[in-house]
Amino acid sequence: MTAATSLSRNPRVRVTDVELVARAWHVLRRTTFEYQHRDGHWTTEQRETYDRGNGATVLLYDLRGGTVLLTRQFRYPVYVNDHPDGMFLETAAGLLDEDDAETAIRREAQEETGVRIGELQHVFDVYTSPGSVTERLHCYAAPYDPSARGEGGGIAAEGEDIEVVELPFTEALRMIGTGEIADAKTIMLLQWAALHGPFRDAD
Ligand SMILES: Nc1nc2c(ncn2[C@@H]2O[C@H](COP(=O)(O)OP(=O)(O)O[C@H]3O[C@H](CO)[C@@H](O)[C@H](O)[C@@H]3O)[C@@H](O)[C@H]2O)c(=O)[nH]1
Ligand SMILES: [Mg+2]
Repeated sequence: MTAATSLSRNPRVRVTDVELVARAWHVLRRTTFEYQHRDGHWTTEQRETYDRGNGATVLLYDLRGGTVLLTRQFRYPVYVNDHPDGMFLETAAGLLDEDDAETAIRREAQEETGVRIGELQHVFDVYTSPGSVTERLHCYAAPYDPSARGEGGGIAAEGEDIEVVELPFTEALRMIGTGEIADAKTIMLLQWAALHGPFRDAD
């Protein structure tokens, strides 16, 4: 279960049943709850939630070179939903597993991009798909040194095959407009970097 807090903290919500629908790679539950509408009347609702735990992601940037370091890998869920080839460009990311978010993102950045993160800035936490997926994604930014980067590539034994892609920051922003970058967390972090983050003063 993802929840770390009690489900009775909102007096307008009374959970009456939680049914396990499927426990496979991730967990699908169907929850029945009574919900009090704004006008005061109560109805009974059911919602399915897809629980795959929480995740963390990091925007790796090099201000001197004006670049960001992204990953490209095949993502079947986007391929099956009309992405041209499923080869998806994203900030390094991963599930927390048993770790706290900071530990997890340091581990994932190293595995996926070969970058050993030093200074790490927490940017925001977001719910990625609030109508159906429980995941809360912890978003970070960190500088990287292009000359001190290991190999990355992900864990082959887990079926990962991750290409590390270094892009000029301006090019990455342009690729949001063309649809070449279409991943929500990546778009949010790139736009944050332009508005409030490390590239806010760049031309
Ligand atoms: N066998 C099997 N492997 C799976 C399945 N689903 C995922 N995997 C594997 O599980 C591993 C998960 O790798 P992580 O790096 O921990 O996670 P991620 O897939 O990069 O990212 C997840 O977290 C991100 C941040 O929260 C999310 O953005 C992303 O959608 C995903 O949930 C990958 O090797 C992936 O191929 C599955 O159904 N079956
Ligand atoms: Mg990953």
